[in-house]
Amino acid sequence: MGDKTLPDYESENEIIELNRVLHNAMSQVPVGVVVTRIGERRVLVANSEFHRIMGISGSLINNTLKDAFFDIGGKCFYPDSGGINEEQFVHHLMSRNHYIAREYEAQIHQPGGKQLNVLMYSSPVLDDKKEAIAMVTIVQDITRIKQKEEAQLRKNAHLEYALSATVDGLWDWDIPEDKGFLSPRYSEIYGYEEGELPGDIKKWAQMLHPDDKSQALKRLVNIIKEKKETYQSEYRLRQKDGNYRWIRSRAIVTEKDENGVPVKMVGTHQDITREMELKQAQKRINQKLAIEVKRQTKNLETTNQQLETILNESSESIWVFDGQGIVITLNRAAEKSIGCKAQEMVGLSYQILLDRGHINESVTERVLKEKKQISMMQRLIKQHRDLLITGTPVFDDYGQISMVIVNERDLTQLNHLKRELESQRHINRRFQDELTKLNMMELKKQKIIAVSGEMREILSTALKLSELNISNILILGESGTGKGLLAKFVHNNGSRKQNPFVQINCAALPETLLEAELFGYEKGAFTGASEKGKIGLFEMAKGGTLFLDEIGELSMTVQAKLLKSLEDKEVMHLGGLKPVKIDCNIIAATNLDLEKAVKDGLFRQDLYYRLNVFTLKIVPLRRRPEDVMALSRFFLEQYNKEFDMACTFEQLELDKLRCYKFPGNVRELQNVIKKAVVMGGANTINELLNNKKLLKDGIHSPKSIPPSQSLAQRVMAVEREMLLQALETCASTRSLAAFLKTSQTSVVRKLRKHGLTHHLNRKKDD
Ligand SMILES: Nc1ncnc2c1ncn2[C@@H]1O[C@H](COP(=O)(O)OP(=O)(O)OP(=O)(O)O)[C@@H](O)[C@H]1O
Repeated sequence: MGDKTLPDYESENEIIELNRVLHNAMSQVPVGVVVTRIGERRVLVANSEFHRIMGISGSLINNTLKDAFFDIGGKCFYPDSGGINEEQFVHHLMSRNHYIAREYEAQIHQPGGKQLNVLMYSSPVLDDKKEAIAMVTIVQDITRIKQKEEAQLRKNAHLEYALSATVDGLWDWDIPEDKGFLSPRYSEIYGYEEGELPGDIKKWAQMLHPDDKSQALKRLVNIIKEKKETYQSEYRLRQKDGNYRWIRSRAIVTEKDENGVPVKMVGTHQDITREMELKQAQKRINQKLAIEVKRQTKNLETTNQQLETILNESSESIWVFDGQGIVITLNRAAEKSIGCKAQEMVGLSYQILLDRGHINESVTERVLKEKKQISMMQRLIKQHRDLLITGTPVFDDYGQISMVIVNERDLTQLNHLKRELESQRHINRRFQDELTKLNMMELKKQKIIAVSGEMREILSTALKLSELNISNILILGESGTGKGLLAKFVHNNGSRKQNPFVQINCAALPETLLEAELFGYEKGAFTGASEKGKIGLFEMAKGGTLFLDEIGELSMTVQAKLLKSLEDKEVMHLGGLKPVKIDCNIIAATNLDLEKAVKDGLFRQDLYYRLNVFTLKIVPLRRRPEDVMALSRFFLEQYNKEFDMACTFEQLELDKLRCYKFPGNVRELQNVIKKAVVMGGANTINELLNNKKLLKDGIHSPKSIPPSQSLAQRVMAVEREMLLQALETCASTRSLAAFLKTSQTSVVRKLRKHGLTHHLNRKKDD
């Protein structure tokens, strides 16, 4: 302040007036004003705002500055000049030499406890000599401004915190300047340090995936061109390590220029890589699913077509109803049967079929009511046809009927089929008869003569047993009736005919030898046994038939062993330890009355029962005279051929033969014919039949023996001749013994001595 600011006022009144004006002026300014005298440091003047700021109601006039500021005005006063204390401050401020104007920010702690922020401006008042005589201090209450500033700071701090906490990257962009702010999270998404990424559009464009670039740039340009408010796009941005991340970028325009062109934008980058990966995986799954669905649909279509074809090609009428009895479909046969097209029927209820008089009773109705399959007769009224009709319910997962399938069989057709079947059966019977005839013809080929009913029946039974592959058969019959022949016949007509037929005459061998033959033996099993051992006949007959002739002659020991073998289906070699499995059918034969033999204790009952399950009993020739003529012709032909002869029967002889009850057995008849043929046909059969002597002579007359031989040789020759002659009529050692009036043991011994044992077996083969 200089001269101009303090004019000279002459009168006291003027000074008073001036003082009042100054006071008024000071009281009206919106800042606190205080003037203090330098030196005494007393307050000269302070306006009301200063009082308000300081929180003082009484007058401050004549108080010292110290009082005013520190004792009266507040307890603490800290100038922002850097921590000087109150004494230093006052000294600093009030020193006469110190008259530089200064500005401070400070805090006022009012006596009531209220706290204010103030901006203080202190300036010295200089006298004419430029010495400071007073100090003017202007104090402005800036508490509210300060509060606002602090609030803004806090807000900024929150924003910063929010920015760092959000998972999305934030950006703002000054479009004309091409400058952007990128949040730390933004940089982090792409693997950059905070501040490492520049916020310009060029860098962003460089980071765009080549496939997404044109699209993303186009959208951004459109915002500006089309003056849009918002923006959203999805694209890939390259990370620092070269990998790409999928981003969903959203932005809003925050500022536009006077032409409405966007100049500022803020937005977010949301990392949607995981979401996109899931989306793509989902897409792949969906694509696969779509392919699978397409395939299944195609399959279903094919299946449907197939089902439709099956349905339509079926000769039976088929109807399908739903759970309410409404027609879903029907096949062609059903269309034909009812005389209506499927499209006329589909959607109709069974009730309408009844009402329209197509049918007299509905199986569907009954199936829906009774919930089970039902078959019944139904009359097609209009067609006058009777049908056998079956309704079948189809249940869903809840046990409710979802469909009823009805199929109809036209009984007219069934009857037709029945008739056809009948005629087919008739044809079959004829074929069977033909077959039997053929079989009989086959029998003839096998040289079994069977003209009599008895013999034919036996053969027929034998044939059945062969076909059934019965494993045990017993053949009974007198000696020479054809038991051996029948056994072969059974074998040759069975499934085992390709396999061996092994036979043994049980009467021809002594017990031990028979055992060895039947069951086989191990080496050294007994004296005279073969070095290597031998397999038994049971094993030799593997897969075929073992014929045990003269079974009634078996000793009790062998019977027991035989029974065990039959039951266990295995044999034990003599001297052996391990049983051997057997697989052959057994045919046993005897001319003995086995039942009597059982009673007499000569034959085991259990073996008898075992053998007697299937029995063929051959009737003696004398009880079937019809066969005599046929057999005679058969043998005549056979021996004519064998001896190159041409013997014939005369008609008279044939008549005789037809009813001739030949007293002997077949073998004897065979021998008679043989002798007649051998004798050159000089005698007719008639003579033979009447001349028993020939028969006897034929058998008994020994051939002439040369007289040069010794007695022993001649005895041997006679013995051999007699055995040979006896062998022609006898097939067992027992019958030989009876014929030659000697013991059975002697016969066996003599047959062996002359090497004729095999004759017994050979006779079987004749
Ligand atoms: N029906 C027949 N047709 C043709 N030949 C037969 C007939 N019956 C028996 N023969 C013949 O009679 C002979 C005796 O038959 P076979 O040896 O089979 O009788 P067998 O009952 O076993 O006698 P044996 O009880 O003495 O052992 C054989 O040459 C056989 O060919």
